[in-house]
Amino acid sequence: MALSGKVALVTGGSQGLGKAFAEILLKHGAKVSLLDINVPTGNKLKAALDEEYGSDRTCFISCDVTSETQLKEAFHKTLESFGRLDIVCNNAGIGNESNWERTVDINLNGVIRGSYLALQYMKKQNKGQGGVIVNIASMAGLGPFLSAPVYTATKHAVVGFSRALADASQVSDYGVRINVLCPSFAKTEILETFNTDDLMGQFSNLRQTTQKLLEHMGVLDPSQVAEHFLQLVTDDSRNGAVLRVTQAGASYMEYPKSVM
Ligand SMILES: NC(=O)C1=CN([C@@H]2O[C@H](COP(=O)(O)OP(=O)(O)OC[C@H]3O[C@@H](n4cnc5c(N)ncnc54)[C@H](O)[C@@H]3O)[C@@H](O)[C@H]2O)C=CC1
Ligand SMILES: CC/C=C\CC(=O)/C=C/C=C\C=C\C=C\[C@@H](O)[C@@H](O)C/C=C\CCC(=O)O
Repeated sequence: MALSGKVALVTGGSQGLGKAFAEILLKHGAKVSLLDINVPTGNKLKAALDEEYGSDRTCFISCDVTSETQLKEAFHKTLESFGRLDIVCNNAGIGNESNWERTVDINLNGVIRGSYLALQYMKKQNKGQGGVIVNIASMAGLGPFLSAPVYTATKHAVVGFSRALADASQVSDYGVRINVLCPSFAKTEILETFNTDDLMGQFSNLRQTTQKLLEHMGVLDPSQVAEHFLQLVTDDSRNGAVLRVTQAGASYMEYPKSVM
């Protein structure tokens, strides 16, 4: 997929990885709708991006992915502003093992809501022009992250949901590809989770173990992760792909072939 003139929607787009994804899409000629609950940071980012790319290339929409109504409205506003939709990145996520219901509602239910709305707007059968969905999981979607069992569960679920949806989309001839990105640690605010007892819940005793894992794996710059995100967006041959990104490099996960 060539990005010039294409329109993307990124949830959790105010900062961190979402910001890096928006920047790489803009650099390659796309327009981007940024959705987030962090309104001051989102507005600041929109102003900075306007300086660099022009005010017609981005919009910021206050949107909580736990609200079906707000998310629907944000998709509608994006279409109204830019006239089309080609790329959806379900990126918003938190690490909160204490309020684990909220973690499930954002990290998993938010991705499901965003993916179903994306299909509704992009599938060929609904006057859409096809497109691509990239769901952001984590290395914790591929193996256990022991200090964060609920976070791990949501990310495994994002991988499973996205792979099943990719097959369903292909068999239904929707013209929409669905891929998953699984980064290791990246330098963003979510890493503060490990310094916050309230968020670590009953596993704050495992802080040292997490710190050792982090030191062992290293910390990626968001721009490195964004390069691999771009691959999942632009490579038209990839559907149902799960791309693991670490300091040592990136590789596609191999699974047994689905029996449909
Ligand atoms: N930074 C890391 O080490 C890794 C992060 N990830 C995933 O990447 C995604 C992005 O996280 P980061 O940029 O790292 O963290 P971050 O904390 O910098 O950014 C997350 C963004 O999501 C927004 N957000 C939170 N709840 C929301 C809601 N209900 N509705 C809309 N927006 C909401 C936040 O306001 C924030 O702007 C998450 O899904 C995270 O699980 C995956 C692997 C590694
Ligand atoms: C609470 C949220 C904080 C940070 C965000 C985040 O998602 C960070 C994740 C970083 C690393 C997670 C690593 C987990 C690793 C283990 O489960 C490994 O056993 C993974 C195992 C296999 C993966 C496949 C492979 O590498 O071959």
